[in-house]
Amino acid sequence: MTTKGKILIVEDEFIVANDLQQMLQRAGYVVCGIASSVHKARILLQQHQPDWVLIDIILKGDYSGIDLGNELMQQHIPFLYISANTNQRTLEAAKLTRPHGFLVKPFREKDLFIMLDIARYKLQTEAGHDERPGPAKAGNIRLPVEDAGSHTAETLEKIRIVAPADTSVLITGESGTGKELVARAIHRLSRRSELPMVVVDCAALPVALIETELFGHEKGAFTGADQKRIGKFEQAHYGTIFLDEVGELTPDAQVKLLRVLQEKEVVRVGGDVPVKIDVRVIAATNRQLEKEVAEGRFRLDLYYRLSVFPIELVPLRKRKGDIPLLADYFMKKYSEKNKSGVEKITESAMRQLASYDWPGNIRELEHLIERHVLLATGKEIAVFDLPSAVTGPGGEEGGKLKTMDEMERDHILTALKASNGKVSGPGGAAELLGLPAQTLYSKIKRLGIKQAFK
Ligand SMILES: Nc1ncnc2c1ncn2[C@@H]1O[C@H](COP(=O)(O)OP(=O)(O)OP(=O)(O)O)[C@@H](O)[C@H]1O
Repeated sequence: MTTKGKILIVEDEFIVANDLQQMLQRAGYVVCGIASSVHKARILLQQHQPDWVLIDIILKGDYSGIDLGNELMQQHIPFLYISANTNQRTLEAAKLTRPHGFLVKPFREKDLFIMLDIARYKLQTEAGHDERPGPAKAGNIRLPVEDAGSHTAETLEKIRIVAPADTSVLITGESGTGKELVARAIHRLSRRSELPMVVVDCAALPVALIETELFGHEKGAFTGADQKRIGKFEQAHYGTIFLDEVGELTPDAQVKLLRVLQEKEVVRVGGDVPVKIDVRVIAATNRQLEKEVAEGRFRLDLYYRLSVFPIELVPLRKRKGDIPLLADYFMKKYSEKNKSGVEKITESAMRQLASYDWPGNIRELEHLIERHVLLATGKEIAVFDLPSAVTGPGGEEGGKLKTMDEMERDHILTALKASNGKVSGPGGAAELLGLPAQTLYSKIKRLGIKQAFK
């Protein structure tokens, strides 16, 4: 077996440290020492110069694992934390030391190696030791922008790294930033691509149905359960499950999900026999999960399980450099599809796109371009019909500033116009604006738009 690197273990529980040592040695790592305190770790670091340090956060003595993490960060020595459930303050402090990974106890041998593999990949790419030539290309993924340095290129790179690793991925980003698209790309490039990716929209499930939907139920489990039902996890066996809007799960469902991830088995509602499953989990959310954790709505241990490899998708307004390429891609796509003969977006129309804020992100851009390709009479799109209130500086009209309510009202009306009055569902105004339909309905009511629009 080839040597993968020298590792120093910092762990004060002898049995845990010993287990770790054996696991690592079996996988071809050299364990150059076990330190039971930060003080001992410092000595062993001097003596052995390890490639990696695995640190338990809670250690006996004056210094914690995070203190050591701080020192290692300054010395540019890569390290990973291993810890049991910790509180939010510790998590925040740990994050500031920029670890290359974080593993929650108890974990499986496999989780440890996946995390180390990913950490090695990350280190290589950070150091620019990546051997592949040219811009990022991720198999046959249809993401249009592949310019080195663009946000999309970085995302493709992450997809390429994580796809074969079989590890959990957490994709975060506002609505319409492409989370599902990224999940599909990961699945397609993984060894599970022959099997389906089962999609669960956690936000769309009524609370009462979440558990049966995810884990299934036995016949007679509750009134009305006259058939056995196979849950989404079982359906995804050997494939991938995509948990969209995972931040919406109830505390009960979170506990059960955590159990599934730890034990790799599900128990159907009303049943007592666990069913083994082999599923890769990709989760997505447009909430800030760390904030949800801090405020007690999302379990920290589940957060760590899910976010072994996080992919953050930046809102379009913060990466305007990607707009021309995306716009061009959508223009060509819809022009070909509709045989409309549109070949170009003029420079001034592009400038218009760049000055807009894109609350609905890429989805909104895609819909806008599709609409204009259909409406175009010539070979060019020369002007875009964008919500005017937000394109001008502060929505000024005839020297008088509009109130926020007026701007919001205009913006919603433009979206309703674009969606032909449809509020919810695919292509609806809520989707265009990147808002939950319920929120939009209440805004419409509050701003008295309904009558005006009808
Ligand atoms: N890089 C990209 N290239 C081409 N199309 C993209 C890209 N990113 C997103 N899209 C398109 O934008 C639309 C929205 O993407 P997607 O549904 O993946 O977003 P999402 O973040 O999952 O949204 P939500 O949170 O509302 O579910 C889709 O039609 C998708 O094909």
